[in-house]
Amino acid sequence: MANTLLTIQNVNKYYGDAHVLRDIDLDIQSGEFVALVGQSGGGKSTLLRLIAGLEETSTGEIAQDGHTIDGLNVNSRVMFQDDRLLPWMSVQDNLTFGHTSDKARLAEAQKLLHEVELDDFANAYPDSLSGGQRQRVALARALMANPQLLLLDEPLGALDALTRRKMQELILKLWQERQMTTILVTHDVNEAVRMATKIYVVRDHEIAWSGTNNVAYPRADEAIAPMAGEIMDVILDGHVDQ
Ligand SMILES: Nc1ncnc2c1ncn2[C@@H]1O[C@H](COP(=O)(O)OP(=O)(O)OP(=O)(O)O)[C@@H](O)[C@H]1O
Repeated sequence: MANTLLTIQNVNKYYGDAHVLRDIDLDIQSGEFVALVGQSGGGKSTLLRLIAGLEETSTGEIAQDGHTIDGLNVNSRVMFQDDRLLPWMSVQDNLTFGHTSDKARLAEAQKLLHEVELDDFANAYPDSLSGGQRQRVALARALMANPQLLLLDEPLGALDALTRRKMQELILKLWQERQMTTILVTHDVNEAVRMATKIYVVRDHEIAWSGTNNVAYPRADEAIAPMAGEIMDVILDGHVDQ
């Protein structure tokens, strides 16, 4: 039976007078692949930042594995749209943070670079890589130390369509192999339905809809179309057309 990893209870977030998250209540199970979708400004990234402990809730509580998140959530890693690689460090050093004499860390970095198909780029510098390669390095870096929770904040938004599809497949492969709980924020409804086992629509600062997707991977376009259509109705109209 699945265990609950993350409990989000009655969470509200204000920026001044702006109420950007209202009474969010949700449980995320261990090993789930969750997608948060919805119109821009709805509060998806804010929710992700609260889970990462990069910001504090105004009211309510978020707990991971029974522990309230208070300060940086050290059992999670975040990957953003911009890769945030350190330009003065090689790819390998970006993963090990320069601790190349730490044999275990170096071995983990090399293993991850192999998994993201960048074995030959360990000594390259970020500026010499393509956008897709840089995001693969960022993904490998996020997986160093095997985080319990992987938080993806629109990480594929700046990639071309083909590279984006390949990255989706790579993330799914690593998620399946490592069984890490993953939360993806995305504008792309098809991406959400293609990848996630559980999808939440954030609309007007609330959870407006949730659905479970148990279709086997890889998911063909025809297999994702019905749920994607339903979600688009919720995002645009706030209700499902009958
Ligand atoms: N640090 C901040 N200070 C003030 N307002 C903020 C701050 N961060 C976010 N907001 C506001 O909170 C609201 C929610 O923003 P958030 O980035 O969470 O939305 P989102 O659904 O992720 O949007 P997008 O898909 O465009 O990233 C927006 O109105 C935004 O302007």
